[in-house]
Amino acid sequence: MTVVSPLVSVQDLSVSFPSRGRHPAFIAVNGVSFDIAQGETLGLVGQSGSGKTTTGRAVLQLQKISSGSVKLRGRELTTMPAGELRRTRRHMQFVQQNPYSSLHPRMTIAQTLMEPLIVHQAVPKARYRERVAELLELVSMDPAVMDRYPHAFSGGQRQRIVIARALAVNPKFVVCDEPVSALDVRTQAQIVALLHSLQERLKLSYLFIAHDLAIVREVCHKVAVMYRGEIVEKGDVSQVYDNPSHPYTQILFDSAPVLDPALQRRQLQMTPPDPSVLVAGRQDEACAFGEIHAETGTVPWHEISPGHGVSCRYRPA
Ligand SMILES: Nc1ncnc2c1ncn2[C@@H]1O[C@H](COP(=O)(O)OP(=O)(O)OP(=O)(O)O)[C@@H](O)[C@H]1O
Repeated sequence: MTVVSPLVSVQDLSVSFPSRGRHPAFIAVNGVSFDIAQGETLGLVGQSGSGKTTTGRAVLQLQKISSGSVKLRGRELTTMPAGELRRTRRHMQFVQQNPYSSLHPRMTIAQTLMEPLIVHQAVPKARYRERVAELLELVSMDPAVMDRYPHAFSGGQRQRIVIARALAVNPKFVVCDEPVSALDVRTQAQIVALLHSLQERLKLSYLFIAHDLAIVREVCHKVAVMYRGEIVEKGDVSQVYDNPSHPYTQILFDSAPVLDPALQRRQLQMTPPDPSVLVAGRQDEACAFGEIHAETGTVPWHEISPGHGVSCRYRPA
């Protein structure tokens, strides 16, 4: 039998911040372990300060670790020489929470998207603008906007540009740190749907850090629950959500806003502000990632994939 090794493997990862003044050293991440297979999304949930972002940064080697192992395709990153690590960075990228602060206001979109191409010498110089156009198309934006500055774009469009920048050098692994929490609900659904379709097309693996438990259920295959720097529970999303075994997970889920069950059972009837809006919603046990039909205002059944989550991100008719 062939054993397929995970794309990302994290073992016993710990991060402490050194003591400062009268503050003692602080262990922010303590003995965290998880694997992420190719094409898989692991959700990382937990209350504020539980160590999610520090874990994500440590996995990407953007944060110094105290101990533990992080492997990408079986290669140890924590002891990798600096030059090799720099080259390996193209395979793992970061999408951060705030699309308003993660784009340089004085750089055009083309300059922003060219930056990783230059750093990693990913394509010949003559192909830079062509590649920028491809990237904008990849995130469903018009390449004609490439010479504009970030202020010309909405939060959702900026997050598309941030995602395009992360994908510029064809990574296989992306850490998404609260990628939709700064956006309004309708835009959140569009970005979630975009991340989902990019994953399918490019076979990406995500570490998806989020507060919103409904979104995690929608987009993740597996979930790990963090509490005070430790993973207290992990497993398939349905298993952890339906039968949380750790008391902290139960409290976390109990304190999440509960959707009206009657609303959950409704047909996916939409009143979209525009017919091309992408939605993610639930009908019985199914979750939709699709375009709303312009005339009927519903998501066609063939675009509804079973087995996902619980979120209702649409406006009922
Ligand atoms: N550079 C730092 N120096 C000292 N302590 C830090 C540093 N960065 C983070 N921490 C602390 O480590 C803990 C974990 O922070 P982290 O940002 O990883 O949590 P989080 O779960 O991502 O929280 P949030 O959901 O609010 O982003 C917090 O107590 C935080 O104050």
